[in-house]
Amino acid sequence: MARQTLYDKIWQSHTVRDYGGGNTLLYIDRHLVQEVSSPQAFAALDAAGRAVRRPDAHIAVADHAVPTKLRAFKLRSGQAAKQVRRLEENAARHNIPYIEIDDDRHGIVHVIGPELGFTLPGTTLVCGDSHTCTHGAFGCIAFGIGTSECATVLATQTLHQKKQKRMRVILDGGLAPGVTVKDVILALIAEIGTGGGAGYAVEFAGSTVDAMSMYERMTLCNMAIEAGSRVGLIAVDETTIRFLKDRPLAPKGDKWDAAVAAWTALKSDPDAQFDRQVNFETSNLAPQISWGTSPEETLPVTAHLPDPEAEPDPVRRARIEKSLNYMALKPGMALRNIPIDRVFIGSCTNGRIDDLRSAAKVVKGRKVAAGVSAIVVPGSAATRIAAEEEGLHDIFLSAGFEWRDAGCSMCVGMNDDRLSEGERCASTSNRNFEGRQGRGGRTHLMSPKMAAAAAVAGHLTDVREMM
Ligand SMILES: CC(C)[C@H](C(=O)O)[C@@H](O)C(=O)O
Ligand code: SF4
Repeated sequence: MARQTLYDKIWQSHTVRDYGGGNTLLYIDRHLVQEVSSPQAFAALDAAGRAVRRPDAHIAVADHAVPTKLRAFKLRSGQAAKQVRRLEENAARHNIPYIEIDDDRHGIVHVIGPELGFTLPGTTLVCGDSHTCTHGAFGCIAFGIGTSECATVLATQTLHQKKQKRMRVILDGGLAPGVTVKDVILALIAEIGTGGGAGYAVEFAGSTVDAMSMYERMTLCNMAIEAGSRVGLIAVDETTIRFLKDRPLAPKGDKWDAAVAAWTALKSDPDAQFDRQVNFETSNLAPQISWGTSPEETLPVTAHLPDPEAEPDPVRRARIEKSLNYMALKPGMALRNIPIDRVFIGSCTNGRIDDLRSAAKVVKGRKVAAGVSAIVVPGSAATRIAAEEEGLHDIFLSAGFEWRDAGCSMCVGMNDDRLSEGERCASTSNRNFEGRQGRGGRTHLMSPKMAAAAAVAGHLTDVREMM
C-alpha cells in the first residue's frame, strides 16, 4: 500500500488486532527494564501468578539509582543497594537477562540498547522510561510506558495502544561550527513548544539529519519527548547499518544480509501523508542554552533574558516571572555572563563517546574555573572504556573534572549526584524542571561543548570564542 509513513509501516506489521479508530493490540518485540519503574510491574506479575512470556525479549539493567563513584562500597547497603538487588532478584526469578553493575556492558538503558544491537530497525521497543524515544534513531517504534504496562508486556508481549498522528520535522541546512544537534533540538523545542509534538509520532528527516552520526540522531530522538512526542524516529540509511554491524545482538551472516535488505526498504513512501509538517532551517543556529524551568525556555547564547513586563499575555508573563524567580535571574540579563557552580556532562542525551570527544576538545589544555565542580559521567561502561582508550579521561582529569562510572547520575535527583539548594549547573541532560537535579537546584541545558566551555569560564559562555 502506497502513501504510508515509516511509522505506519512498523505499526501495521506489529498489529495483532485492530479495534478501529487507531486502537490496536500491538506486538512488542523488545523491552528494557530498569530498577525504578519495574518493581511494581514484577509485583503485579507475581500477584497474578503470571510468568514472563518471552524472557529473551527483555534486558534488565540498573541505571537511575546507581552510585557513580565508590560503587562497590556504596552498593553494600542502603537504598540504591536495595533497588539494585530487587531488580537482580526479579530478573533472576523470571530468567530475564540481567546486566551486572560491574559488567562492561552496563550503562543507561538508552545507551546500552543500541550498543548491544538489542535496538534494531523495524521493531517495537518499550521501556518504563519516557526517554525510550531515543531508540527511534534506529528506525523503530520506541516509546516509554507506565509500570502497569510493563507488567502487561512481561506477561503477554503485547500492549493496547492508540496510534499517534504523524508528524514530519525536516531539518535542513547543516550546522555552523560550534553548533551541535543538542542546539538544534533545543531551538526546535523553543520554537514549537513542549506541546508541539504532543499526540504525534515525529519522523525526523532532511539533509541535516542525513549528515548526522547515530550518536547525534540518538540525541535528537532522545528529546522528542521534551517536545511532547512519545515517539521520534529516523529512517535507516548507511549510517545506521554501519553502526549496527557486528553488534553482539545484531543478526549475523545470511540473517544480517536479509535484515539489511529489509531495513533499507523500510521508509516513508515519497507521497506519504503526514498530519503535520515542520520545516526547520539549522544553518543559522547559534549554540543554545535553557534559561528557565522548561526545555522550551531556551535562547541562543547571544541573547538576553526575557522581560515579563514586555509580555502582553498574562499567562505567559506569569510563567516567565516564575521561571526567572526560581532560577534567581533578572530580566534582560545577558545569558552568557551567568556564573555557575556545577557542570554535568553525561546522561542518555549526551553521555556517548562523541559527546565526550567534543567536550574534551574544548577542555584540552585548560582548567576548570576556581569554585566550579565538574563531573563527566559516561553513559555506559563501554563508553567509559572507549574514552579511556583514547585518553579522554586524562584530558578531563588534568583539567580538574571528576571522571565517574556510568549511570543516570546528575541528570535526575535519584542517586548521590545532586545539586544542593540554590546551586546552578551547566548540564548536558534533557530536563530542567524545578528540582530535577536536586531540590532547589537550577539547571541550564546545553551541548557538551557548551558545558565544557562553561566549566572553564566559570559562567555560561559561547564556545565559539574558545575554538
Ligand atoms: C525515572 C524514569 C521513569 C524517568 C522517565 O520516565 O523518564 C527518568 O528516566 C527521567 O528521565 O525523568
Ligand atoms: S539519563 Fe536522565 S533522562 Fe536518561 S533515563 Fe536516566 S534519568 Fe532519564
